[in-house]
Amino acid sequence: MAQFEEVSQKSAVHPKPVGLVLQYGTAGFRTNSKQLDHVMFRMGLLATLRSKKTKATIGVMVTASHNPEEDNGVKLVDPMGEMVTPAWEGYATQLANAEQEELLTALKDIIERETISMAQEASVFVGKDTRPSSDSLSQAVLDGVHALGGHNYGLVTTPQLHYMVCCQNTQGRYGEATVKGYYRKLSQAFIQLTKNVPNRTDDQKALLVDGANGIGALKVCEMETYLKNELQLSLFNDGSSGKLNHLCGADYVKVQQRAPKGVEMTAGERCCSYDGDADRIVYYYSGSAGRFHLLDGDKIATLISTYLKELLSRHTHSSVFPDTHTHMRSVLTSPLSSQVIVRCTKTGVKHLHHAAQEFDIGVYFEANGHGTVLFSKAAEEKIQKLAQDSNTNDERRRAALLLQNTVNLINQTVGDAISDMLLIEAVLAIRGMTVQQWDAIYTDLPNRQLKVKVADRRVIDTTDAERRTVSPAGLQEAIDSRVKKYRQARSFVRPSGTEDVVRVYAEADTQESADALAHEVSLAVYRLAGGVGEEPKPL
Ligand SMILES: CC(=O)N[C@H]1[C@@H](OP(=O)(O)O)O[C@H](CO)[C@@H](O)[C@@H]1O
Ligand SMILES: [Mg+2]
Repeated sequence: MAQFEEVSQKSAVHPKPVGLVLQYGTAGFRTNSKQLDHVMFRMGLLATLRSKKTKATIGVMVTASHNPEEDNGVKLVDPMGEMVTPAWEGYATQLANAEQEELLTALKDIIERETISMAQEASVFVGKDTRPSSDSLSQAVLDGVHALGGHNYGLVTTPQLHYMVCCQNTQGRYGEATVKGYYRKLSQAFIQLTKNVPNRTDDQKALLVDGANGIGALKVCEMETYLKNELQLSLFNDGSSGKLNHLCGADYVKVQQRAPKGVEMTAGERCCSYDGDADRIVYYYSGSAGRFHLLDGDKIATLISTYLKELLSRHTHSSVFPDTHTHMRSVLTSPLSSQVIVRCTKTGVKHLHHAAQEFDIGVYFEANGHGTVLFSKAAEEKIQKLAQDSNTNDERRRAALLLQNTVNLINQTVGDAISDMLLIEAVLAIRGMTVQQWDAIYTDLPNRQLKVKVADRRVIDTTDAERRTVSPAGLQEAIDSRVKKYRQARSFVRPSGTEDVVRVYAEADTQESADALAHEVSLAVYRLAGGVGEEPKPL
């Protein structure tokens, strides 16, 4: 077939380095950008097949999120804006690793297994972040998308691409499939939510934003005029001079537990940081005596779920609403468990997202600040009805209207730094809360996150939502015995899904204890799981 000949010819322009093996990980392929040209081309091909299979628009995002600027990556977005299914992750890995002369066979194999009709039209949306390599790599994707209907959105945040894919596949019911449509939908909802808040001062409207020198900075600037001064942003690390994610951004702030470079914050001011593709956000402020206070994904989930819970409780007579459900990776000393059901899943948005879909309202956040809220169709319809019902009393109607605008403000396809930021700002305004009051909802235990290099991280196998290890032998016992030495302590170990490292997390009653425990557990990993390089040193 002519189509396959074209694939053959074009793939020669994007040759695979012989022997290179890459894995479709938690967030797609991610590695040094120099190794990715062939992967991009092939993901263009695969997206086209996925589109033919689902008879819907598929997204391809070129980004390596919070990783260093030299890295890049690619992931596929399914029709409703969600992550691609596990079977297709497997196809992605096969296709990426097929040697040059095996490519056509690998492609035909997928077509056969999925009984794909090649006559079906395809539509693929491609987006990219601001990395220097993203230009040519997204071009390689487009080369692979040789079908008609390939649409290049150019520079967009990851969540904007997810959003537009969903809009396109719901014939506009979720919104208009353009970046402007995204700005309009979110800003209108934000203005509606905040317009009746009494005495909102300029101080309350002010927010410092660290754009991680990435795409989020560009896009939040574009959005500002739509917000009509209802939010007054001071933008730092806007990409005009600094390097992407370097000493700034959500991951740096979360892991280092310190303010990013270049943000001039005064005591008590609210600040937030995005990551490199703007699908994560964390908040922070400087307290008395200059102490740094972090409000991570756990705190964000708490703020949002208590807000939703309160709005829903005004509707207790319309008992269609069950409890709000929160899904978090690491629940610390949060009081949430007594109010809402908390569930833990394996790391990775796809796991959280699917768990959240099981409920009427599911709030999910990773501690790193990636998260969103999902509403079931039934819940959305109910909210809409209540908001329009002239028989409900004022109090309940007001709550329903707030809920309705809250739904519109949230990007339900995936975690979204811009949408989450607007939601948090609206919730703080509506509840009349300062950042300190938000922080005081519960107290985090001191904690530490470390990485350990091992020869093959797959030797570590886990269970119980990655909270316990089952192999290598003796590791869990080693962790348990070390945890016992400290007060209020916990520690988890798991292989990373995005980097060639093992992650170690520890918490305890003091920072010194958390640091010491993290170090001891790192040593156990190093010794029992084949550590390479230097032994982990105390902090
Ligand atoms: C500690 C941490 O932040 N881990 C991140 C990171 O995964 P690792 O498996 O830890 O490399 O990237 C994932 C994808 O973005 C995200 O889901 C996850 O939470
Ligand atoms: Mg990201």
